[in-house]
Amino acid sequence: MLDVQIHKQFPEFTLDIAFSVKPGLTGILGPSGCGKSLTLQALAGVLKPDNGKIIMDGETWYDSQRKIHLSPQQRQTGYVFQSYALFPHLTVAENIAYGLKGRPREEIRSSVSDWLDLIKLRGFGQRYPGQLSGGQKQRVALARSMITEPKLLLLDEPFSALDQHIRRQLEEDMLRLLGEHYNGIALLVTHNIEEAYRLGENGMLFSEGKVLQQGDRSDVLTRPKSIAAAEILGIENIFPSEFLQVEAPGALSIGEAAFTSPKDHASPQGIAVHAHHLRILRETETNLPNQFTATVERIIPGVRQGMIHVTIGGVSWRIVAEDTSRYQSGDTLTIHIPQDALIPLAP
Ligand SMILES: Nc1ncnc2c1ncn2[C@@H]1O[C@H](COP(=O)(O)OP(=O)(O)OP(=O)(O)O)[C@@H](O)[C@H]1O
Repeated sequence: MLDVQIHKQFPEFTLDIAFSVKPGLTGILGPSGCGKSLTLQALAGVLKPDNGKIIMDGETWYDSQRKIHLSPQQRQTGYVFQSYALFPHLTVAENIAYGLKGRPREEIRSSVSDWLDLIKLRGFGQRYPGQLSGGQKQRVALARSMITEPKLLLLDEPFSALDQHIRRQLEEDMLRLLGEHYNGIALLVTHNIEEAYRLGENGMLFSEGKVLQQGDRSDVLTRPKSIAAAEILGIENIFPSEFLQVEAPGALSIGEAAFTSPKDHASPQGIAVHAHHLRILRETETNLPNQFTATVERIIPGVRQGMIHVTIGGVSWRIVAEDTSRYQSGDTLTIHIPQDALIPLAP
């Protein structure tokens, strides 16, 4: 278990972070400049907070009151960055072995050989980082950080410099390596919600130096609790309070469209609805609750799926559609919005 509560004041930014995470991988999402990298730096011990605590498995890494601040070497975290922070003048094998200094020679040789196999780079041990592709460099960086069996693995956008195909491959390799060879806590900073979902059992949302929401990935990454969280997740339909009229428990209007909503919604300050939860009905399907007439405003085609902008009850909505070529602006559609798709938000 990692318990973090840290505060650091910069001239123009306040970092005020508190969270607890369990072993396994937690994906951290948040807009640019919200304090994700600073948080990882504080955990690694390269940035000293002004006050707070960092407790890893009962061991105090930082405690401002007790004046404890373990050095990066004492914490022995693994750290993988977006840019390949390998030592260019060391071979791949020497890079991987870096954290094992002082161990018996034979143990180092055999451990490095195992890791070269695990990252599918057998035969590459004597090459230099400059002779590797981006994906290969990141696999070496991962091996270098995991070989010491750190309690905490910090992954700061490790895929972002890679193209789509290599990125998916490296993600799969990382899932396999973490699943089979790692029992500690891993924190993965990413801008990609799908990546956070695929890789992490848990999720955390950061905004303006604070943790907005944390917990199980399907709650955090699909059921935001606030408007700010819904925006970070890129939920396509977000309606703040000025669009809403809550008539009674289980009945609310968005614009002029009257919805049946879950009865336990305690007067929401906003509503979010994923665009893929709206369904375009065929003519034969009728009389469902929360069924509305919509007018198509705009069509944005896509490779796998496109987006249709429609007006429902005087308000603009977005709908995911597999085949946008079937629609054109001005069309009238019948749309079903299941009541469970309405996510209540705090401000
Ligand atoms: N050493 C520093 N001194 C002062 N301000 C800093 C320092 N390092 C970062 N900041 C500021 O703190 C804020 C958070 O930075 P941080 O690098 O943690 O963002 P981030 O969430 O990792 O962003 P990105 O996703 O763009 O990498 C930014 O506004 C940044 O300009």
